[in-house]
Amino acid sequence: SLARTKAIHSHGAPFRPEYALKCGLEIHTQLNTKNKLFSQSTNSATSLVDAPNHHTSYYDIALPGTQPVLNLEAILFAMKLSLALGSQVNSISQFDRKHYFYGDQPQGYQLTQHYRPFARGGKINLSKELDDIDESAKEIGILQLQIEQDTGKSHYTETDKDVITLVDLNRSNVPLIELVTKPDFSDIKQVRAFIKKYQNLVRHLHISSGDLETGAMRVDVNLSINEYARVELKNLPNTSSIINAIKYEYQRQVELISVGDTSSLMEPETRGWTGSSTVKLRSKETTIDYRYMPDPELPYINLAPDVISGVRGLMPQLPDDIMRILMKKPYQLSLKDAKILTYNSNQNDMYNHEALRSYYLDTFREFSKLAGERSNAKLPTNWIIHEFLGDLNKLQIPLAKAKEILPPPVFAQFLKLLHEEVISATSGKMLLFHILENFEQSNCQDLSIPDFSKLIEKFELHAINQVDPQELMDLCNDVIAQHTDDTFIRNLVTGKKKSSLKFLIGQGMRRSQGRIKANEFEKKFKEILNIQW
Ligand SMILES: Nc1ncnc2c1ncn2[C@@H]1O[C@H](COP(=O)(O)OP(=O)(O)OP(=O)(O)O)[C@@H](O)[C@H]1O
Ligand SMILES: [Mg+2]
Ligand SMILES: [Mg+2]
Repeated sequence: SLARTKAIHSHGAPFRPEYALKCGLEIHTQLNTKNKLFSQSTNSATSLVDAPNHHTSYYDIALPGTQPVLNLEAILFAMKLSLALGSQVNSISQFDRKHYFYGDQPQGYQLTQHYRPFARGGKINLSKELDDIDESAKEIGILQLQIEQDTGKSHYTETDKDVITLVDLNRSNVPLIELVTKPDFSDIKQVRAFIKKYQNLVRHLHISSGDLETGAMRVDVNLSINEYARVELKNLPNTSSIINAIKYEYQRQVELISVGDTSSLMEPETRGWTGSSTVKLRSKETTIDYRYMPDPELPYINLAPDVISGVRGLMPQLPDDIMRILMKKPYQLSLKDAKILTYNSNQNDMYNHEALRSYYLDTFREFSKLAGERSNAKLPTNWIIHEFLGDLNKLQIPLAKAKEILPPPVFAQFLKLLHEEVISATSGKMLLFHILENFEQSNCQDLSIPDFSKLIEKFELHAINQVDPQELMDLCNDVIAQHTDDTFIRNLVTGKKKSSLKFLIGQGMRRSQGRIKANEFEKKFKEILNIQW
């Protein structure tokens, strides 16, 4: 088996059409509600560093006699997610007890929605255009969404004599949504794209951090090949584990099938991921009987129709729609740039995608007003998404702060200077960086809006449209003097090497710090060297 492990890794995992892969996902997502699902404790999902058992109430630690009280914010969050996925929200849903015994589960059961889930149906559409999958479009259906409680956490520490289990109940009773997809995935790219998209959706809706690393989002993979029984893969802490576990398990099953050793694939089993291989955790015979039963203490969730339509009215525009708008006229962003404005890398991102997008859109609008309808759409894109964002990153200035000295109308003024070639791009970069650096050095205290014309004057940044002929001549001669190498100049004069001319022009522009444009240098160099081509 060790030999086989090695073979799988050295060969990677080629997918073979005669072994059709079928995958379905179960995704648990912690909701970042203020309080826990059935108690008033603060929700530890929203704070990362905490003393153990700090966010706990009598209910969370399951003291006898305590009773659950449903947190309505969790219902609101679940409803937003259901609507965003196009799922049918059930007007009546109910909580059931799922019984099993474990130290981090002091109630002896978990409250979940087994018989009557919160919502059914819905889908996520993947496309080649937006999600980098192989097919032009792929629909992943959703079976259901259910609300449930998270469990506590067990920590195992080894001493000289024993292994000690410590129980932390901060996570106990944190609200979760379990999303169950149909087994619609037929390759890994689709799985990767779905997880990304779903993760971005929960962040977009502000209902979860969506982070895999902290366990705020946890993915179980169900996988089968050619109608053999499904294997469920658990303990997949991040995207690469998910992908590698699928590759490994696919390859393992393909090898069993290809040698006719399929007895182990007749019954479903659950396997864990060790980091390099999957190992059997339990088979169907040892499946836990959870003895599901409706919780007798909690009433049904009975939603009035106007509640659902009311929440529908609160829904924000969804990421795919935003992406499509950004990629069309007048913005015409590339997929990559549109994603920068639509996808959050995480919730505490200094450059939160939403804030950046509205900054971009506002600036774009202001700039169009200043520069007219035929203004260059590339300017706001390049200068905000690339230059400005790059500067903020370098200087570690949060967007919210930078916005105070460069509000959209002011940034639009700056773009207009570039558009009208009052300053060159090189000068623009210097100017922008200077403004932000000064602001950062004043500890983000200097909230005065920059006076561009003063700064342009001060740093002599005016693009020289009326080039001083003497200065140009001197610069060109200087550059040539540094490259008097015979062949270099001869090649130039005979027109053998056009790239040499480009090189000289580049040198000249550098010396003039971009104030004199390339075509001026080109003319002058040709004139001095008597080049005709
Ligand atoms: N033949 C199959 N191949 C791959 N995946 C499958 C197949 N049949 C079902 N699935 C997937 O298995 C998952 C079943 O999840 P579900 O939550 O309904 O049940 P479960 O895994 O038995 O329960 P639990 O929540 O206790 O893990 C779904 O994601 C579904 O798409
Ligand atoms: Mg499940
Ligand atoms: Mg499962």
